[in-house]
Amino acid sequence: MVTAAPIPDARASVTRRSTIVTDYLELFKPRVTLMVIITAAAGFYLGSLRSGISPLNLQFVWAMVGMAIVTAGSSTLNQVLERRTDALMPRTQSRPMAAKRLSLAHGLVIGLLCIALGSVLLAVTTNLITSMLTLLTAIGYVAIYTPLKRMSMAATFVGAFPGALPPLIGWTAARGFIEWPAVALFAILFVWQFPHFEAIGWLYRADYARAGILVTAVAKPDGRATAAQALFYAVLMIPASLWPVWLGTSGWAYGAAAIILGLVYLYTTLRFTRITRDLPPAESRKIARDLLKVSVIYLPLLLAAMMLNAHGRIFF
Ligand code: HEM
Ligand SMILES: CC(C)=CCC/C(C)=C/CC/C(C)=C/COP(=O)(O)OP(=O)(O)O
Repeated sequence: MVTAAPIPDARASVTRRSTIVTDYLELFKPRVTLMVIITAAAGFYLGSLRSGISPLNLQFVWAMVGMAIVTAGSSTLNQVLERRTDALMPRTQSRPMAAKRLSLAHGLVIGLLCIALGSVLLAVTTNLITSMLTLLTAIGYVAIYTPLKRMSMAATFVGAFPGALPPLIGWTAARGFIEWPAVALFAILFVWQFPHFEAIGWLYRADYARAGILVTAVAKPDGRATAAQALFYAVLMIPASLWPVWLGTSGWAYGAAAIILGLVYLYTTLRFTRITRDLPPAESRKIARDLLKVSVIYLPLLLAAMMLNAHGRIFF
């Protein structure tokens, strides 16, 4: 007679097994990279339509592939630099660099190779400004934001610059230069990040404290500053998301969608401000987790609405 292995153990052994493929995937932070590419694609799409060109062309594919490779390389170097602090936090301790499954040289070579390869690809297939801006974004994220995380609470604000550049770069990939609609897309992404990150900072404040990473939720444990920052930017999100209507980049149907989505983001952030009350830890975590979830659903929906109603047209 064959006895089945207990299910929880079997699951644990499956989740713990790492291969070079799963390690590379983890290095490349696929969910963040995908979101970066979604925002860049929105910029490219809107820029192409501005030129009266169909966005569905080979140029689009090359630009997205180049940016994805540089983003993956940047995430790799971020994990190379943070291998010691990542090892101190439950959320990140099983990452390949932190867990020492990959050597320092291995991570460095993969990261630098991806950044170089992606930047050259963009210079050859897209244009020089797109290649340079992508490289600058990678430098801002890896060489400025990442080391700053252990030095100053300003790191989040600084990190919001590289975080917001991808849709502007998508626009330059299509148009060849920076214009106001690209700046509006940058502003939207810039503002969006604060409720997103304040929720994460609160959720993982114990991790960040252990690793010596300076986030608002660690410096001000009563949650008031965390809640205030998230709320300030969630309110700002509504006018920022309406800027493309004013510029004529998208129409009023998008404007209505942006207001509704903005109110949902604001409502979820308002609920998040309850962290300042003496809530049971599980409830406090839940409202922070809800804000994180809403942030990652809000952004693609907003951009999809903007694209569907681009320059006042309605696409079905
Ligand atoms: C200052 C800026 C930002 C910081 C500090 C930050 C930090 C983080 C952290 C620590 C996580 C992991 C949360 C977890 O494991 O539960 C995360 C998740 C995520 N971030 Fe950000 N982020 C920032 C900006 C961005 C930007 C610009 C994008 C893309 C456009 C982005 C997209 C995502 C996505 C898609 C997830 C995955 C959420 C999930 O797993 O459900 N983030 N972010
Ligand atoms: C086009 C291009 C080169 C884009 C690169 C910029 C990029 C990946 C921005 C992501 C936004 C960001 C600052 C995340 C910070 O997470 P974190 O690194 O603090 O998260 P962690 O704690 O999970 O490591």
